Amino acid sequence: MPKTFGQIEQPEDAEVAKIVLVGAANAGKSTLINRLVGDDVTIVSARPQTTRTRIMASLTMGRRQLLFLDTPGIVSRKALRRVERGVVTSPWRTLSEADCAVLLLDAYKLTQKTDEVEKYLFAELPKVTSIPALLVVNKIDQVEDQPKLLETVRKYQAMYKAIVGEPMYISALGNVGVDELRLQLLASTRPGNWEFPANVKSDLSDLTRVEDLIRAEWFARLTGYMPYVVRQRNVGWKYVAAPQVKRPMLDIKQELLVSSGGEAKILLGAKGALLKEIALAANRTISKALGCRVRLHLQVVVVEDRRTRK
Ligand SMILES: Nc1nc2c(ncn2[C@@H]2O[C@H](COP(=O)(O)OP(=O)(O)OP(=O)(O)O)[C@@H](O)[C@H]2O)c(=O)[nH]1
Repeated sequence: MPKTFGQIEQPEDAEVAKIVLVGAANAGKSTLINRLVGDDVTIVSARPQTTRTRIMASLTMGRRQLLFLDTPGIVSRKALRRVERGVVTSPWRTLSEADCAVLLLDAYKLTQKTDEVEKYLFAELPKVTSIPALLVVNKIDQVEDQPKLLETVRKYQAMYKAIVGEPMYISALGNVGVDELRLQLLASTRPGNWEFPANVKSDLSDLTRVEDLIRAEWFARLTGYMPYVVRQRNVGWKYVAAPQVKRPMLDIKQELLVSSGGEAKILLGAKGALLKEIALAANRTISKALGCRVRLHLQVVVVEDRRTRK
Protein backbone atom coordinates (compact mmCIF):
# COMPACT_ATOMS: atom_id res chain seq x y z
CA MET A 1 0.00 0.00 0.00
CA PRO A 2 1.42 3.40 -0.87
CA LYS A 3 1.66 5.83 2.02
CA THR A 4 1.41 9.57 1.83
CA PHE A 5 4.20 11.63 3.28
CA GLY A 6 3.18 15.28 3.30
CA GLN A 7 1.81 15.79 -0.20
CA ILE A 8 3.86 13.00 -1.68
CA GLU A 9 2.66 9.51 -2.34
CA GLN A 10 5.43 6.98 -1.95
CA PRO A 11 5.78 3.24 -1.40
CA GLU A 12 6.24 1.80 2.10
CA ASP A 13 9.81 0.84 1.30
CA ALA A 14 10.77 4.13 -0.38
CA GLU A 15 14.47 4.85 -0.75
CA VAL A 16 16.35 7.99 -1.60
CA ALA A 17 19.88 9.20 -2.38
CA LYS A 18 21.19 12.73 -2.77
CA ILE A 19 23.84 12.91 -5.44
CA VAL A 20 26.19 15.79 -6.07
CA LEU A 21 28.16 16.22 -9.26
CA VAL A 22 31.61 17.65 -8.74
CA GLY A 23 33.74 18.70 -11.66
CA ALA A 24 35.54 21.54 -13.35
CA ALA A 25 33.55 23.91 -15.52
CA ASN A 26 32.57 22.36 -18.83
CA ALA A 27 33.15 18.79 -17.64
CA GLY A 28 29.64 17.93 -18.76
CA LYS A 29 27.70 18.02 -15.49
CA SER A 30 24.52 19.51 -16.95
CA THR A 31 24.62 17.23 -19.98
CA LEU A 32 25.00 14.22 -17.71
CA ILE A 33 22.10 15.22 -15.46
CA ASN A 34 19.93 15.67 -18.54
CA ARG A 35 20.88 12.20 -19.75
CA LEU A 36 20.38 10.54 -16.39
CA VAL A 37 17.02 12.15 -15.79
CA GLY A 38 15.94 12.11 -19.41
CA ASP A 39 14.74 15.67 -19.58
CA ASP A 40 16.12 19.12 -20.32
CA VAL A 41 16.32 20.22 -16.70
CA THR A 42 19.47 22.28 -16.80
CA ILE A 43 21.01 24.60 -19.31
CA VAL A 44 23.75 23.07 -21.44
CA SER A 45 26.16 25.21 -23.33
CA ALA A 46 29.61 25.12 -24.89
CA ARG A 47 30.74 28.08 -22.78
CA PRO A 48 31.77 27.61 -19.15
CA GLN A 49 29.74 28.82 -16.18
CA THR A 50 26.22 28.77 -17.49
CA THR A 51 24.78 26.91 -14.53
CA ARG A 52 23.36 29.88 -12.65
CA THR A 53 21.01 28.24 -10.23
CA ARG A 54 21.75 25.27 -8.06
CA ILE A 55 19.37 22.83 -9.60
CA MET A 56 17.96 19.79 -7.99
CA ALA A 57 16.62 17.34 -10.50
CA SER A 58 14.98 14.13 -9.43
CA LEU A 59 14.60 10.72 -10.95
CA THR A 60 12.30 8.05 -9.56
CA MET A 61 12.59 4.42 -10.59
CA GLY A 62 10.47 1.89 -8.77
CA ARG A 63 10.81 2.59 -5.06
CA ARG A 64 14.06 4.53 -5.40
CA GLN A 65 14.44 8.26 -5.86
CA LEU A 66 17.64 10.03 -6.87
CA LEU A 67 17.99 13.73 -6.10
CA PHE A 68 20.68 15.52 -8.08
CA LEU A 69 22.31 18.58 -6.61
CA ASP A 70 23.99 20.42 -9.44
CA THR A 71 26.94 22.66 -8.65
CA PRO A 72 28.43 25.50 -10.62
CA GLY A 73 31.66 24.55 -12.34
CA ILE A 74 34.97 25.62 -10.95
CA VAL A 75 36.88 27.56 -13.57
CA SER A 76 40.26 28.25 -12.04
CA ARG A 77 42.40 27.84 -8.95
CA LYS A 78 41.67 31.43 -8.09
CA ALA A 79 37.94 30.76 -8.23
CA LEU A 80 38.42 27.71 -6.09
CA ARG A 81 40.26 29.73 -3.45
CA ARG A 82 37.38 32.19 -3.41
CA VAL A 83 35.06 29.23 -2.95
CA GLU A 84 37.12 28.07 0.01
CA ARG A 85 36.81 31.47 1.62
CA GLY A 86 33.06 31.22 1.14
CA VAL A 87 32.97 34.17 -1.25
CA VAL A 88 31.01 32.40 -3.97
CA THR A 89 28.35 29.71 -3.72
CA SER A 90 30.27 26.80 -2.41
CA PRO A 91 30.11 23.38 -4.03
CA TRP A 92 31.50 22.15 -0.74
CA ARG A 93 28.33 23.20 1.04
CA THR A 94 26.37 21.01 -1.36
CA LEU A 95 28.75 18.16 -0.64
CA SER A 96 27.77 18.11 3.00
CA GLU A 97 24.14 17.55 1.98
CA ALA A 98 24.87 14.64 -0.34
CA ASP A 99 24.99 10.89 0.20
CA CYS A 100 27.15 10.22 -2.79
CA ALA A 101 29.33 12.28 -5.12
CA VAL A 102 29.98 11.81 -8.79
CA LEU A 103 33.48 13.06 -9.47
CA LEU A 104 33.32 13.99 -13.11
CA LEU A 105 36.51 14.26 -15.13
CA ASP A 106 36.90 15.41 -18.71
CA ALA A 107 38.75 12.60 -20.51
CA TYR A 108 40.05 14.87 -23.22
CA LYS A 109 41.63 17.27 -20.73
CA LEU A 110 43.28 14.37 -18.93
CA THR A 111 45.04 13.24 -22.09
CA GLN A 112 45.97 16.77 -23.12
CA LYS A 113 47.50 17.54 -19.72
CA THR A 114 45.22 20.55 -19.34
CA ASP A 115 43.71 19.14 -16.14
CA GLU A 116 45.19 21.66 -13.70
CA VAL A 117 41.90 22.62 -12.11
CA GLU A 118 40.99 18.95 -11.71
CA LYS A 119 44.29 18.19 -9.99
CA TYR A 120 43.74 21.03 -7.59
CA LEU A 121 40.13 20.01 -7.02
CA PHE A 122 41.10 16.44 -6.20
CA ALA A 123 43.87 17.57 -3.88
CA GLU A 124 41.41 19.75 -1.94
CA LEU A 125 38.47 17.37 -1.94
CA PRO A 126 39.67 14.96 0.78
CA LYS A 127 40.22 17.94 3.09
CA VAL A 128 36.56 18.87 3.05
CA THR A 129 34.68 15.61 2.64
CA SER A 130 34.88 11.87 2.72
CA ILE A 131 31.52 10.96 1.24
CA PRO A 132 31.51 7.91 -1.02
CA ALA A 133 32.11 8.83 -4.63
CA LEU A 134 32.01 7.35 -8.08
CA LEU A 135 34.83 8.37 -10.37
CA VAL A 136 33.29 9.08 -13.74
CA VAL A 137 35.34 9.94 -16.79
CA ASN A 138 33.28 11.78 -19.38
CA LYS A 139 33.83 12.65 -23.07
CA ILE A 140 35.58 9.37 -23.90
CA ASP A 141 34.40 9.91 -27.47
CA GLN A 142 37.08 12.60 -27.74
CA VAL A 143 40.01 10.45 -26.67
CA GLU A 144 42.39 8.53 -28.91
CA ASP A 145 45.22 7.78 -26.51
CA GLN A 146 43.45 5.31 -24.23
CA PRO A 147 46.54 3.99 -22.37
CA LYS A 148 47.43 7.57 -21.44
CA LEU A 149 43.89 8.13 -20.20
CA LEU A 150 43.88 4.95 -18.07
CA GLU A 151 47.22 5.88 -16.54
CA THR A 152 46.05 9.38 -15.56
CA VAL A 153 42.74 8.11 -14.20
CA ARG A 154 44.62 5.69 -11.94
CA LYS A 155 46.44 8.66 -10.43
CA TYR A 156 43.15 10.40 -9.76
CA GLN A 157 41.72 7.24 -8.25
CA ALA A 158 44.51 7.24 -5.69
CA MET A 159 43.84 10.85 -4.69
CA TYR A 160 40.37 10.39 -3.19
CA LYS A 161 40.18 7.38 -0.92
CA ALA A 162 36.39 7.15 -0.68
CA ILE A 163 35.97 6.19 -4.35
CA VAL A 164 33.60 3.26 -4.66
CA GLY A 165 34.27 0.58 -7.27
CA GLU A 166 36.09 1.01 -10.54
CA PRO A 167 36.14 4.24 -12.54
CA MET A 168 33.36 4.48 -15.10
CA TYR A 169 34.03 5.69 -18.62
CA ILE A 170 31.15 7.46 -20.30
CA SER A 171 30.09 9.87 -22.99
CA ALA A 172 27.21 11.91 -21.64
CA LEU A 173 26.69 13.46 -25.05
CA GLY A 174 26.81 10.15 -26.90
CA ASN A 175 24.75 8.40 -24.21
CA VAL A 176 27.46 5.80 -23.67
CA GLY A 177 27.72 4.23 -20.22
CA VAL A 178 24.96 6.44 -18.82
CA ASP A 179 22.55 3.55 -18.15
CA GLU A 180 25.24 1.72 -16.17
CA LEU A 181 25.97 4.85 -14.17
CA ARG A 182 22.27 5.32 -13.42
CA LEU A 183 22.11 1.76 -12.08
CA GLN A 184 25.15 2.37 -9.89
CA LEU A 185 23.58 5.50 -8.48
CA LEU A 186 20.29 3.74 -7.82
CA ALA A 187 22.26 1.19 -5.82
CA SER A 188 23.36 3.98 -3.46
CA THR A 189 19.88 4.74 -2.10
CA ARG A 190 18.98 4.27 1.56
CA PRO A 191 15.57 4.02 3.23
CA GLY A 192 14.10 7.51 3.37
CA ASN A 193 11.29 9.74 2.26
CA TRP A 194 10.96 10.94 -1.29
CA GLU A 195 11.12 14.67 -1.77
CA PHE A 196 9.22 14.78 -5.05
CA PRO A 197 6.27 12.91 -6.50
CA ALA A 198 7.37 10.12 -8.85
CA ASN A 199 6.50 12.04 -12.01
CA VAL A 200 8.34 15.26 -11.13
CA LYS A 201 11.77 15.64 -12.64
CA SER A 202 12.88 19.00 -11.31
CA ASP A 203 12.13 21.35 -8.44
CA LEU A 204 12.78 24.42 -10.53
CA SER A 205 9.74 26.53 -10.90
CA ASP A 206 8.36 26.30 -14.41
CA LEU A 207 9.31 29.91 -14.98
CA THR A 208 12.97 29.32 -14.12
CA ARG A 209 12.99 26.31 -16.43
CA VAL A 210 11.45 28.33 -19.22
CA GLU A 211 13.99 31.11 -18.78
CA ASP A 212 16.83 28.57 -18.79
CA LEU A 213 15.56 27.01 -22.00
CA ILE A 214 15.24 30.37 -23.74
CA ARG A 215 18.73 31.31 -22.61
CA ALA A 216 20.11 28.03 -23.91
CA GLU A 217 18.86 28.95 -27.39
CA TRP A 218 20.62 32.31 -27.61
CA PHE A 219 23.75 30.90 -26.02
CA ALA A 220 23.77 28.32 -28.80
CA ARG A 221 23.61 30.99 -31.48
CA LEU A 222 25.67 33.90 -30.19
CA THR A 223 29.34 34.02 -29.34
CA GLY A 224 31.64 36.16 -27.21
CA TYR A 225 30.53 38.41 -24.39
CA MET A 226 27.12 39.16 -25.89
CA PRO A 227 25.15 36.25 -24.37
CA TYR A 228 26.12 37.33 -20.88
CA VAL A 229 24.81 40.88 -21.23
CA VAL A 230 21.26 39.85 -22.04
CA ARG A 231 18.86 39.76 -19.11
CA GLN A 232 15.36 38.38 -19.07
CA ARG A 233 12.10 39.81 -17.82
CA ASN A 234 8.93 37.81 -17.75
CA VAL A 235 5.95 39.98 -18.64
CA GLY A 236 3.22 37.47 -19.35
CA TRP A 237 2.30 33.96 -18.24
CA LYS A 238 -1.20 32.70 -18.74
CA TYR A 239 -3.02 29.57 -19.76
CA VAL A 240 -5.37 30.21 -22.66
CA ALA A 241 -8.26 27.88 -23.21
CA ALA A 242 -8.93 27.24 -26.87
CA PRO A 243 -12.18 25.84 -28.25
CA GLN A 244 -11.95 22.21 -29.43
CA VAL A 245 -8.66 21.73 -27.60
CA LYS A 246 -8.78 19.71 -24.40
CA ARG A 247 -5.74 21.18 -22.70
CA PRO A 248 -5.12 24.93 -22.46
CA MET A 249 -2.17 26.52 -24.16
CA LEU A 250 0.47 28.36 -22.14
CA ASP A 251 1.07 31.87 -23.43
CA ILE A 252 4.45 33.27 -22.33
CA LYS A 253 5.80 36.77 -22.92
CA GLN A 254 9.44 37.43 -22.22
CA GLU A 255 11.52 40.52 -22.76
CA LEU A 256 15.22 40.23 -23.48
CA LEU A 257 16.86 43.28 -21.99
CA VAL A 258 19.99 44.80 -23.52
CA SER A 259 21.68 48.11 -22.84
CA SER A 260 22.30 49.48 -26.33
CA GLY A 261 20.87 49.58 -29.82
CA GLY A 262 23.96 47.74 -31.03
CA GLU A 263 23.30 44.82 -28.72
CA ALA A 264 19.65 44.78 -29.73
CA LYS A 265 20.69 44.55 -33.40
CA ILE A 266 22.92 41.55 -32.73
CA LEU A 267 20.17 39.72 -30.88
CA LEU A 268 17.55 40.52 -33.51
CA GLY A 269 19.70 39.48 -36.46
CA ALA A 270 18.92 40.56 -40.02
CA LYS A 271 15.27 41.64 -40.14
CA GLY A 272 14.69 39.99 -36.77
CA ALA A 273 15.49 36.54 -38.17
CA LEU A 274 17.74 35.47 -35.30
CA LEU A 275 15.22 36.37 -32.61
CA LYS A 276 12.53 34.52 -34.55
CA GLU A 277 14.75 31.46 -34.76
CA ILE A 278 15.50 31.60 -31.03
CA ALA A 279 11.80 31.96 -30.20
CA LEU A 280 10.81 29.05 -32.43
CA ALA A 281 13.46 26.71 -31.05
CA ALA A 282 12.71 27.71 -27.44
CA ASN A 283 8.99 27.26 -28.07
CA ARG A 284 9.64 23.65 -29.07
CA THR A 285 11.86 22.76 -26.10
CA ILE A 286 9.59 24.51 -23.57
CA SER A 287 6.56 22.73 -24.93
CA LYS A 288 8.38 19.41 -24.61
CA ALA A 289 9.69 20.18 -21.14
CA LEU A 290 6.34 21.32 -19.73
CA GLY A 291 4.28 18.78 -21.64
CA CYS A 292 1.80 21.32 -22.97
CA ARG A 293 1.27 23.50 -26.01
CA VAL A 294 3.14 26.77 -25.72
CA ARG A 295 3.03 30.13 -27.48
CA LEU A 296 6.19 32.05 -26.75
CA HIS A 297 6.60 35.75 -27.52
CA LEU A 298 10.08 37.21 -27.30
CA GLN A 299 10.85 40.89 -27.54
CA VAL A 300 14.17 42.71 -27.39
CA VAL A 301 14.06 45.82 -25.20
CA VAL A 302 16.83 48.40 -24.78
CA VAL A 303 17.09 49.58 -21.19
CA GLU A 304 19.44 52.08 -19.62
CA ASP A 305 22.46 50.34 -18.16
CA ARG A 306 22.99 51.57 -14.60
CA ARG A 307 26.66 50.61 -14.76
CA THR A 308 27.32 53.10 -17.57
CA ARG A 309 24.94 55.84 -16.36
CA LYS A 310 26.74 59.09 -15.64
N1 LIG B 1 32.32 15.36 -27.01
C1 LIG B 1 31.60 15.41 -25.87
N2 LIG B 1 31.16 16.59 -25.42
C2 LIG B 1 30.43 16.60 -24.28
C3 LIG B 1 30.15 15.42 -23.56
N3 LIG B 1 29.43 15.76 -22.47
C4 LIG B 1 29.27 17.10 -22.51
N4 LIG B 1 29.86 17.61 -23.60
C5 LIG B 1 29.91 19.02 -24.04
O1 LIG B 1 30.69 19.76 -23.12
C6 LIG B 1 30.18 21.11 -23.02
C7 LIG B 1 29.90 21.44 -21.56
O2 LIG B 1 28.84 20.65 -21.08
P1 LIG B 1 27.93 21.09 -19.82
O3 LIG B 1 27.05 19.93 -19.53
O4 LIG B 1 27.33 22.44 -20.03
O5 LIG B 1 29.08 21.22 -18.71
P2 LIG B 1 28.96 21.68 -17.18
O6 LIG B 1 29.96 20.88 -16.44
O7 LIG B 1 27.54 21.60 -16.67
O8 LIG B 1 29.44 23.19 -17.29
P3 LIG B 1 29.24 24.42 -16.25
O9 LIG B 1 27.79 24.85 -16.31
O10 LIG B 1 30.15 25.47 -16.80
O11 LIG B 1 29.66 23.95 -14.91
C8 LIG B 1 28.92 21.15 -23.90
O12 LIG B 1 29.28 21.67 -25.15
C9 LIG B 1 28.53 19.68 -24.03
O13 LIG B 1 27.83 19.39 -25.23
C10 LIG B 1 30.63 14.17 -24.09
O14 LIG B 1 30.42 13.09 -23.54
N5 LIG B 1 31.35 14.24 -25.24
